[in-house]
Amino acid sequence: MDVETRFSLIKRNTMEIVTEDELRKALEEGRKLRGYLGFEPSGISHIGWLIWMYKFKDLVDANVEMILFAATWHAWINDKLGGNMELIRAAAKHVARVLEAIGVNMSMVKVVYAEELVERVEYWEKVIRIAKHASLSRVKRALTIMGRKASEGELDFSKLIYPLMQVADIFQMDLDIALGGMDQRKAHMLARDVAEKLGYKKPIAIHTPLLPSLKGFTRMDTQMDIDDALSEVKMSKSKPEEAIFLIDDDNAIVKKIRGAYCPPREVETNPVMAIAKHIIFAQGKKRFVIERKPEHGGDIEVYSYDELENLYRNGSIHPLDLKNAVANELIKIIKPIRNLLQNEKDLWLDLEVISHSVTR
Ligand SMILES: Nc1ncnc2c1ncn2[C@@H]1O[C@H](COP(=O)(O)OP(=O)(O)OP(=O)(O)O)[C@@H](O)[C@H]1O
Ligand SMILES: N[C@@H](Cc1ccc(O)cc1)C(=O)O
Repeated sequence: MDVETRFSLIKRNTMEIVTEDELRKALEEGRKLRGYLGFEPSGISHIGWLIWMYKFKDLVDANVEMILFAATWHAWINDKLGGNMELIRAAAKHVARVLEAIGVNMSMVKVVYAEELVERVEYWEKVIRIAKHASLSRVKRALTIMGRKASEGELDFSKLIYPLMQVADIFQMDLDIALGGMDQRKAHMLARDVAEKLGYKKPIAIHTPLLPSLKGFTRMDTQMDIDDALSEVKMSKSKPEEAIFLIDDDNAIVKKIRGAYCPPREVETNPVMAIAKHIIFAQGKKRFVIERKPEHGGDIEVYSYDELENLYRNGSIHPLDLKNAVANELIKIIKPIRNLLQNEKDLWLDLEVISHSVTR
């Protein structure tokens, strides 16, 4: 694969790359690049996570050495799964299996648990060094990376150590690329700012879009601080009725999509259109059929998200027909993932316990 092909594969369906020039240069140098995605093992994966998972796959396919980082200590600090470390560790296991199910070549991926990092003294040295270069107000503002507001930093002091740890993770693993949803931006920017001062590699940050919850959002919400607004409206496992999980059965998927916010002709605030854009068409063009009775105009076939968006905006597609088509496609995507997880008895039992133990 030449540099341009690798670059466009990495770039597709991202919100931003900080910076594109740095990425292109790094690819041109021809050395092996190492990237990572960190997640809190704190519940069952939902379809919002598919967005970074597809990007993870693109990076592996573009020959980047990817690490899947299970941020167990971070989830514990963030009060996930009632602070039960055993459950947190168990919740990490299924994520690698989901990546496998969507076609990631896992023999090329390294899975690292936070335990491996925190047992080393140099890790804590990095945390302190980073703290020396970050003001308290900047660390507080960065709490959105853990789905909290700046004011929640007072809950207990460990919460303020979390952003410093996330930056230390990047340096400790000597990464060239940090991947995450847009809500992870503040950690990556802090890492970039302190890297030079501390003599570490300045990571290239790749940010993917955030999928809104099925409830959608009104334009009013966007009056808030942008990072607070994003974390408020994003699909989240702590709001199970507004999320679709990768273990949901076909009926649950149809029921949830049927109940989703889906204003006619409106695209920006519409979670059903967001699913079409960021999940169904994430990997490029494909055949997408909107089935309709002949008396309603008959079936419509589109091959790209842009075609779908044009038709929806001009009122050619009714919200219910869109919902049915999106539900059908989601079922096709989720079924093989669910089957793979269900076939592993112990894993499936753990997932059932975990889904009842989500605390936030
Ligand atoms: N709704 C979403 N859409 C797209 N990406 C998401 C969404 N929610 C989380 N992510 C991304 O998933 C990765 C792992 O996030 P994390 O482990 O913190 O999940 P989370 O933010 O706690 O999710 P949740 O809100 O579901 O508990 C991050 O890079 C984050 O940006
Ligand atoms: N802050 C991330 C999880 C994470 C933790 C540590 C990391 O190094 C990376 C990512 C999230 O909530 O989504």
